Amino acid sequence: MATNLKNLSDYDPTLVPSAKGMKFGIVVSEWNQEITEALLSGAYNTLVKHGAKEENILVARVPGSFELTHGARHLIKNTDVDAVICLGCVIKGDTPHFDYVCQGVTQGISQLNVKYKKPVIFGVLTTNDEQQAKDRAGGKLGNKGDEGAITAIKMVSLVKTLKKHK
Ligand SMILES: Nc1c(NC[C@H](O)[C@H](O)[C@H](O)CO)[nH]c(=O)[nH]c1=O
Ligand SMILES: CC(=O)[C@@H](O)COP(=O)(O)O
Repeated sequence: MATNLKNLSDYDPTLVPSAKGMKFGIVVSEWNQEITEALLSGAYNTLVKHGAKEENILVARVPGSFELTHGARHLIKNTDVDAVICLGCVIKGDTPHFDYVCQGVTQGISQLNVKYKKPVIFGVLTTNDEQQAKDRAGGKLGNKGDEGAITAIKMVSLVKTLKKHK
């Protein structure tokens, strides 16, 4: 369903497990910083709203969305986080560079989910223009950061549940 038909921040809170005791890494890109900081606020506040302690949320910043994969891998390998949320904003310019950045970060994050046991959440906006990004970073269509946080909580809960069945 297209985002303009479903607000990114709309969800049923009764279906979201408690994030108490969960540890999260958030890696956020500095490109389009006004947008990505809004995504970070959304994700951070949503994690806390659902029970995560602030000391259990580790934030790392990288230059651009293409570097999100590398930052997420370091959080996975070098910390005890249960999941990593990747936040970025790629806005189409005048050249095909947009396509390569989006392809690179998408494939990179997908590979991390295959290679490691910790969920890595794709919270990257890939938009045609700045307004589309603003609409999805706390604007009329909600906040992609909220969506990333809820997704991370649900995935950590799922992984913990499935581990009990080993
Ligand atoms: N144009 C955007 C970029 N470009 C930079 C790349 O992500 C990367 O940092 C560079 O190619 C060096 O490896 N990044 C974004 O996050 N958003 C953009 O709109
Ligand atoms: C996604 C990008 O790298 C893009 O914003 C860069 O702009 P341009 O394609 O005009 O160089």
